[in-house]
Amino acid sequence: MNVKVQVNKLGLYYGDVLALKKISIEIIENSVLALIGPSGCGKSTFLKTLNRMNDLIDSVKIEGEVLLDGENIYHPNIDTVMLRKRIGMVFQRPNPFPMSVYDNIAYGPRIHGQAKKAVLDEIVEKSLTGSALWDEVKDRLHSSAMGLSGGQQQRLCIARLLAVEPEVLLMDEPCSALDPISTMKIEELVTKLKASYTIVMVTHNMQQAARVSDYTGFFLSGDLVEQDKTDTIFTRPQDKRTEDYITGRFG
Ligand SMILES: Nc1ncnc2c1ncn2[C@@H]1O[C@H](COP(=O)(O)OP(=O)(O)OP(=O)(O)O)[C@@H](O)[C@H]1O
Repeated sequence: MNVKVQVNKLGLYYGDVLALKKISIEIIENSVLALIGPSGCGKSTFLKTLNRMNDLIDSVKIEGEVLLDGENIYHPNIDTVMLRKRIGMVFQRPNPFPMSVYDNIAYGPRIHGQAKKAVLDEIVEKSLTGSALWDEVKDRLHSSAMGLSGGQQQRLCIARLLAVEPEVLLMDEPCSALDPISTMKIEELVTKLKASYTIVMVTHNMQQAARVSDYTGFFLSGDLVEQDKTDTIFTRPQDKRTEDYITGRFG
């Protein structure tokens, strides 16, 4: 088991407010880590620290380190554009660009300098196949992505990430805006993708965490209270607060 991302005593302030308290966790390569916890406990904030999305907020101050393959992503020499290519993110609501399916996928490779049509064609097909969307859109590649269903749009957003060959996928409640069938497709996809990628997923859905993840971390008020194999968290949690939360007695 290889550690892909190692987080050491990561603290984050929004202004004077401490939102993450010395979080330490190892994220194992080719696994799915689910992050659970009540609203406002810091899950999304933590997820965004993994590819420095919080840097975009002025008031944010970060302490500690995040090592990607042993290298601190907060080192001043790190190129954040390259970092976000290696660690991509999918959001709660699918956010396709208002352009064709094809151009959505080709966008990232073009930005990174790929201009050859034959290569882009190949990337588009491979990425859409990888996100289990190819069969549904192969005849409408040049139609607007805005015409796809919500579930298809979310898989398009995943394909858009795959097109730039990331290593880690961050997913912030990727199914929260989707119906049960689209949710099932995304869950199947996540299970398939972990063979090639390392995945960190925030979810409010306990069953989803139990179904798709290998490891689970429970957050509460900016603390990572407990982290372990998902089976262990759901059957033998060590901390009473974790048990209360997963059994619905929280609060
Ligand atoms: N840009 C921001 N500026 C100031 N405070 C923020 C900002 N973003 C989040 N916070 C605060 O940080 C804390 C953690 O928020 P965060 O969104 O990470 O929680 P969460 O666990 O992902 O919640 P949810 O499950 O509701 O999405 C909250 O108290 C929130 O109000």
